[in-house]
Amino acid sequence: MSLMAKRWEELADIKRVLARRDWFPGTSGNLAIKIDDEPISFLVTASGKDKTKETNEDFLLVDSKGQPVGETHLKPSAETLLHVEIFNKTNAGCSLHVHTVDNNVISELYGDKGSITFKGQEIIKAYGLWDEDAEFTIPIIYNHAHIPTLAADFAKFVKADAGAILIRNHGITAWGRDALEAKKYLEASEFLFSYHLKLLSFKHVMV
Ligand SMILES: CSCCC(=O)C(=O)COP(=O)(O)O
Ligand SMILES: [Zn+2]
Repeated sequence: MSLMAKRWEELADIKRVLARRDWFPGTSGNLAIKIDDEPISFLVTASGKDKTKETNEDFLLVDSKGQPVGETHLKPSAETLLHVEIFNKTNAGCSLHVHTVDNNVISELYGDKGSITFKGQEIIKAYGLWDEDAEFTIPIIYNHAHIPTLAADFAKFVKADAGAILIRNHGITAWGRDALEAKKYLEASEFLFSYHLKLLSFKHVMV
């Protein structure tokens, strides 16, 4: 099996799992996986499609600027430039973007602060943080409609080979050195968002 076919399958597997969780409402979300380093190329989801459906036109190959490689009628994700920043600035191999109600609510609650920090939770180990007092901070950026502006803002917080960034009232992008790590970062973040919101709602009822 070619590297491209292997990576296609990896991304398709993730897409299938996330779709079963309803993490692609209303055609939202986009996924990317690196194919080559020099020059950079990666597979990205085609724009505007129902990501719960599986077809052989789900992904297309793009270059380091997010432009399609070769002739295609497919359009790369409207948010390809965010994945471009990740692959150009780090050694990440996979980048995942989803819209969930939980990540949108958290981004609105903490948007003015510019970030949310989690600590004292076992699942923080999913971020590779094993100390008892470890903290994980997720930046929250403004949802610029102009994607190059959004990507430039986003890029300021892309500093490591794995990470996560919330876009206010939009969604989360999580990335990692490979598909497993990106998925782990995404799932840990969504777990923490859900836990945090549930805790807040119980506290509200109890006081
Ligand atoms: C209906 S969602 C609006 C666009 C978006 O935020 C998204 O994640 C999906 O865009 P794409 O071009 O990747 O389909
Ligand atoms: Zn989006």
